[in-house]
Amino acid sequence: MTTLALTGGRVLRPDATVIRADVLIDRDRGEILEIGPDLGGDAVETLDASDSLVTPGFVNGHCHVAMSLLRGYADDKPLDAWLREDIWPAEGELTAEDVRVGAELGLLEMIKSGTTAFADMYFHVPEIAAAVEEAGLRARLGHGVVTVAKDEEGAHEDMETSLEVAEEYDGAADGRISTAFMPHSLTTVGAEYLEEYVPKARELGVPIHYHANETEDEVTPIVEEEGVRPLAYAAEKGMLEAEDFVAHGVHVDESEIGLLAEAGTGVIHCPASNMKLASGMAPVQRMREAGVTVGLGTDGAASNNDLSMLDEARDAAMLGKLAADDAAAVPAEAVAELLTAGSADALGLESGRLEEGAPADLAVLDLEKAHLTPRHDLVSHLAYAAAAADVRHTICDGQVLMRDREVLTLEESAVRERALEAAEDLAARVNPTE
Ligand SMILES: CSC[C@H]1O[C@@H](n2cnc3c(O)ncnc32)[C@H](O)[C@@H]1O
Ligand SMILES: [Zn+2]
Repeated sequence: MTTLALTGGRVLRPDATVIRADVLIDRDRGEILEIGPDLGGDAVETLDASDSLVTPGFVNGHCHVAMSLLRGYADDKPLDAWLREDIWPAEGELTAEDVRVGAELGLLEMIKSGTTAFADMYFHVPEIAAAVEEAGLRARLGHGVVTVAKDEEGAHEDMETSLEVAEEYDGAADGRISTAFMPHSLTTVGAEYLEEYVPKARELGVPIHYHANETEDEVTPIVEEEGVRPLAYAAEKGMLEAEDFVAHGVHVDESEIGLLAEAGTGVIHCPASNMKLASGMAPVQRMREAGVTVGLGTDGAASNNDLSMLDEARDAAMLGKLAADDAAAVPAEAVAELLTAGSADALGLESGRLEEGAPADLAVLDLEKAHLTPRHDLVSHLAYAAAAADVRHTICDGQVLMRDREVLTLEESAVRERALEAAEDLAARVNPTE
């Protein structure tokens, strides 16, 4: 057995307490062996965690990682106009190679900001899976389907692709990749397609992930045409099961919160994207009080505009208080959970907790910073003060992905250069005269 020890750190436990301890990892099995004093002695490899906080690696519960290539491409519009006028035309020009390059850029940013697992909805999934395999993260991947504005044949093809991808890539990258069936949303996929393909996804045994109740514009047509709220409609279509998880859940009423809690369906809160697109404020405190599993996600870098889960954590705390009109809402301990175990549970991953036998997915944050001084409460720092650049080491599945801010699995400058070039070419293809 080859072991890795993180020594001298302060370790965030699942009950939101912090203890001084070492962490011993079985690199071959990718598991935490032990958490306790003086475990560094016989380890094959050691990582210094002194003056550092050792936390579970952050779990980004909803992303479109390749959209990193579209960061700053179109800002300051609401969701519908942003997608239709800017994003979808640009995505129409994206090649498989662009998606690979954009995914590598996003994965680089994730590693540098302590994220070890994420859920992703996009197209050209084989390229994203290859990038994940290379970068060393854990991911639940899926092909996003939109049927509106497609003819019947095109819509069926897209649905079939989502099923095929879910089947083919489940368990890839030595089990680090799992999959889901991913209809884009309840308004962009026709009812007849959901009725035909949701049962097929169930047969495959993969979860279903989709955008839900992100804006009022997504709620009204369903209420008008179907006579029920969107999540009741989703339940009718068989898309509200314990293994499923939805992104956003901004405009949910009490009946829908009840449905989510009863079904065990997870909600991934994306506060930065919701604020930037002015979509609204998700009732995170109310959902948590009702027993809904809530996680945290960045959404894509084009609506965020970064992939830092620590930024997202602070946004969730701040927006949660504003939404509830209560400074006690979404406190630091809740944010620590959203960032780690909350997202992991929603995605059906075992990670998100530092305990013996858990997957060895960790982030180590350097506390020797002015903005992290003094150290009254390290959970408070995690929620309110820490930033991506404080992440010192990132470990996933027992492998060191970043050591002392040097990313070991991707070549940072080459990834950035390829992304700069691909983004420039893309913009020239979309707007040839500019
Ligand atoms: C069909 S693949 C996924 C699809 O989703 C688009 N997208 C990115 N951000 C959002 C968002 O906040 N709400 C809805 N859809 C979003 C992305 O551009 C892809 O086209
Ligand atoms: Zn999204």
